[in-house]
Amino acid sequence: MTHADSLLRDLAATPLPPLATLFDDDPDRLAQLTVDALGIYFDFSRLAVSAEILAALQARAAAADLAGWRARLFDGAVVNPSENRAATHMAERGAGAAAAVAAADAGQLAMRALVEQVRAEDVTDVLHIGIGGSALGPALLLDALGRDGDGPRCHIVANIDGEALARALPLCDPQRTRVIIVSKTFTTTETMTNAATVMDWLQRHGIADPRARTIAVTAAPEKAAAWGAGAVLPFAETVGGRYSLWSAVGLPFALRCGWGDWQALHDGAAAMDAHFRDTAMTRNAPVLAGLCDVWAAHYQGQQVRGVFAYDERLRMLPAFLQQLEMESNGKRVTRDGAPVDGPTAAVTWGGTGTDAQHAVFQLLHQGTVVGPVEFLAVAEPGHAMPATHHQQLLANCFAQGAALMKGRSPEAALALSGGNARLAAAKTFPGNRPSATLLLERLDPFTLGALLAFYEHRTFVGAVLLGINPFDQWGVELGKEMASAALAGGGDGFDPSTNALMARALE
Ligand SMILES: O=P(O)(O)OC[C@H]1O[C@H](O)[C@H](O)[C@@H](O)[C@@H]1O
Repeated sequence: MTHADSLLRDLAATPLPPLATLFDDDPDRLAQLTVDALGIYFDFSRLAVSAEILAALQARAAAADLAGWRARLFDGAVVNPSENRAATHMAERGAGAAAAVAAADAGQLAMRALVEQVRAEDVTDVLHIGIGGSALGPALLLDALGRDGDGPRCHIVANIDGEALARALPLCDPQRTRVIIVSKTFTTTETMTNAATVMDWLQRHGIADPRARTIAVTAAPEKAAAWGAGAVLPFAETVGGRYSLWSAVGLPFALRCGWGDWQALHDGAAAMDAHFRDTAMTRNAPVLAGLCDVWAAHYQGQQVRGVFAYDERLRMLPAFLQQLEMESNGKRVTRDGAPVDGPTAAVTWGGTGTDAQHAVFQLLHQGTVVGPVEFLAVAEPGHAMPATHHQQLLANCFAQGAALMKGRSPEAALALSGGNARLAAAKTFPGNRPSATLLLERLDPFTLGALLAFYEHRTFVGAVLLGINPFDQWGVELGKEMASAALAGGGDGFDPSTNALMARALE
């Protein structure tokens, strides 16, 4: 245990003054805990950290060699030891070792040619078949910025549940639909099964060689070629699925919105890469956010982190971040194989404001589960509806963070309750509940790129402090193996509960 680690444990065992007191006692607090960069105002000042805690977290980061690990990430050194790999997603936006950047550039060039070709063809719909990291990023991009795109409509099909295809296929004209099959491994059963079903559908509609009309996006191009894909856009094995939207995995967004928007998305991410690499640790948005994440989850034992986007365009962000944060940092051993010495990633959950206020915020304000809440808002509306919509939206967003912090004292509640103590108890808010707010000037491709790269780096910072590997995901494998065994008839490898379920409903 390092000195910084034991100091942080001591600090976590000591009650922190209320947030309001922290603001009163430190006139610099707002300036220290806010960062204005790349069109995003990051406000971490209502998180439950003091200047002393922050300094100890910075010392903890230094002891964990954050600067060294960051350099290793940028240099293309092995940062994923269990797979003996680098993590080169940043090469897709121009940062990293020369060989990785050159390979990514070649991939982008091939993608651009295909984008321009398909956008010039009479294609009305694109079916994007992929799951997990091969679906969530592109789905978020399309949902956020695709409404006004001038390219084909794009439909993302992920689930093996036939319902997903049953909904998507009727929306597509088989003669004028392009199919993209996205799978890093090109073996994922959901994706391969959905692809096969779509090939049958095309054939039934008179397309003689449907596979020749597909575009495969994969890190296993030889498998895609053997399968018979018409075109193959490869990306590097060192690009993890949940970090892959910058590669040709993001193809449907480029098809829908065009190469200019695709480039701007990358420019925003590249600008955030530079911010993460070059800005002092104390003014560095992903570093500050990652330190506060570790403080809450690891030291304070807060095992949930809520993300609420006060913008319909970002409604898919919680789902995207669930994979990014939980698949990256939901680990129980360090990169050296030792058990972790405390909690790692919190459970990421969330929703959209203001909807969520009317559904789950009761628990945030008065429930017994406490964890940091992150609000996102965009200053400029993305629509031309009457201005009152956006004003109300933003006012609600800012007020929720204020209310979480302020609360309502028992005395104030009693005054509101006509002296009825039982009612006053129900109307009391403990307050002092932590939140962060990210305020975007506008939601354009550049800012979205910067935002998503911010979350990637923040996740990396947390992993470095905890000593875990954020780039592998062995925890998803056992369930896949057992699903195959269940499909093959089970044998005697299952427990009585599973055997009974299979006997009831699995032929
Ligand atoms: O892109 P694929 O190889 O088809 O993998 C799709 C997804 O499935 C896996 O099970 C992993 O948990 C994800 O990280 C991955 O993104």
